[in-house]
Amino acid sequence: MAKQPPGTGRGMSTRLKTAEGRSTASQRWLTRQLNDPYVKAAKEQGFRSRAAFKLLEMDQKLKLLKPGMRVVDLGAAPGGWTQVAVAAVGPRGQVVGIDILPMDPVQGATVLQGDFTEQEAEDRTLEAMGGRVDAVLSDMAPNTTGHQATDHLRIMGLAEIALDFARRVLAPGGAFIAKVLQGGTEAEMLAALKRDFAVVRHMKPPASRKDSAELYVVATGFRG
Ligand SMILES: C[S@@+](CC[C@H](N)C(=O)[O-])C[C@H]1O[C@@H](n2cnc3c(N)ncnc32)[C@H](O)[C@@H]1O
Repeated sequence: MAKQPPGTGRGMSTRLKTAEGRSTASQRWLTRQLNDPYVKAAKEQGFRSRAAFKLLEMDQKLKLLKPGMRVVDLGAAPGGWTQVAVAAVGPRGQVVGIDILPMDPVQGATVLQGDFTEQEAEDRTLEAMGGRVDAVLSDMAPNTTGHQATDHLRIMGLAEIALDFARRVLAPGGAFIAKVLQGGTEAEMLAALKRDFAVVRHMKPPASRKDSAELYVVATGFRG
């Protein structure tokens, strides 16, 4: 079983600076990577991304993924969530991951490349699944523009597309997890979720950076 990385804030930390003592954006990024226990743990445990721990932590808390389940992973690259899903559903289960970016194969999963805002990508995902699914996961996030309102709209747009898809393909009792932004889910989306699912929660797993506005909506018990 995957191990949780130890807490932050202990031990030695590295800080990269220019000769003048300031740090550039890329140095700050690299500093954060070097000091991030989740980056280290992902490398040690063979996960392709630190993001894998976000799904692991949510799943450990809610026990969402079970052996034999059929799972779709939207915005799957580089593949951390796909790896976690494959391990959880086991050989009797099925996992299809799709991303707009190319992604290396993950053993035990079907990996597709496509823009999920386009119907064709959705059709190919459905074809690969071959029927109804038990969980739709979406960690989709567009490249940030730096303009807060635009970024908010774009990420929520992807979450809505994921929810539309989930409502069409989930089997009764199915689960939906999607990345949203703090401030929670828009009223209209929340109303749709509450109508179609027995339980709707928001979660900020410990692996999600505190300074990020990212949050996950977790809806279970699809009414079908
Ligand atoms: C935070 S990353 C996902 C990380 C992944 N869950 C993991 O564990 O490795 C977000 C992903 O969403 C993908 N994405 C963004 N827009 C998309 C779209 N329209 N269709 C498919 N994937 C998209 C990005 O290419 C990116 O790989």
